[in-house]
Amino acid sequence: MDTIIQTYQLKKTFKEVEIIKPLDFSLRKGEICALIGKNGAGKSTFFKMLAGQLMPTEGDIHFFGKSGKEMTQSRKRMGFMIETPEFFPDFTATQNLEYFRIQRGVVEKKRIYEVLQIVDLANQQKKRFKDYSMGMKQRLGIALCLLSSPDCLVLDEPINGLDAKGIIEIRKLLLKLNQEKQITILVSSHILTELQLLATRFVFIKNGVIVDDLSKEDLDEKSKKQIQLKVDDTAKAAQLLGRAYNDIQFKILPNHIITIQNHVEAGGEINRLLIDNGVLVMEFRMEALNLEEYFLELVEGNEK
Ligand SMILES: Nc1ncnc2c1ncn2[C@@H]1O[C@H](COP(=O)(O)OP(=O)(O)OP(=O)(O)O)[C@@H](O)[C@H]1O
Repeated sequence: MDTIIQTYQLKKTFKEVEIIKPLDFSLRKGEICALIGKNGAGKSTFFKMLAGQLMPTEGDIHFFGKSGKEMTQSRKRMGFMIETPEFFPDFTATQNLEYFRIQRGVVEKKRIYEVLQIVDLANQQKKRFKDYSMGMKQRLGIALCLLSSPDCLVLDEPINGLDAKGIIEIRKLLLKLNQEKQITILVSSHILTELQLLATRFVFIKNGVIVDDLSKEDLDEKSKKQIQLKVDDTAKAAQLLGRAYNDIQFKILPNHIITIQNHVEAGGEINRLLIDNGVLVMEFRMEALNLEEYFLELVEGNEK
């Protein structure tokens, strides 16, 4: 599969604090990849390095397999929306896009109407920017990215602050760009469920480190089940679980309940392990895992 973005040990330090720890990341053609992390995880810093707005402290970025000067050239095939662009409040959508088109000097004038149609703003093009809803403003930002007909879009929190309608509109637009225009997309959010219906891949970032990288299928699988146990001695059960599976993820809840988020397929084995070692298992059941909880555990859970 073609690789659009590849980073090698990409690192960013601010005042001796490593905001992005050496990071290897690849984005493959056709993906809609969600970068998920809470505020301050390093998403914008990572995107700004990709966009050339911040110099990496160390490491390398390749676009379309090109490095160095050729990479800088290849960056032109990408569209970045890192912060909401500084549109003129009193200009209409067309006037704003015309301003940027001339400034960048890249495309024919008719492209403005094309991109407004793609983002479904063609019938609102005479409205002034300040009268647009948040969702319309974001779509105009995406229209600006599309002016140069990029092969890949990198969008930092495009649905942050939008209402449900706005979120659905952006989701529909990004799916259309991916499926009909074959545009590869890297998009960030601090809320997993916002991107759950959109992305084909989910990369979780915490303190500048990628802590998980899941396909949609993996995520659906993970979201399906967790084990819930009611035992007489949670401390002993926790000790036995930790010894038997060194990467086990579990939580101890009130009322003698333990929930286990991974090794779900080994449910029978876990049950036997506890019973054989003298823990009384009063209840054992598989239950659906709340995705939001999984995400919070992953990006906010205790440091290992
Ligand atoms: N120019 C800078 N100088 C010093 N620290 C910075 C600078 N830019 C970002 N940081 C710090 O780097 C960390 C990561 O910030 P970043 O904006 O990349 O996070 P984020 O995941 O995009 O979160 P958010 O959604 O809040 O923007 C934060 O602790 C932030 O304070």
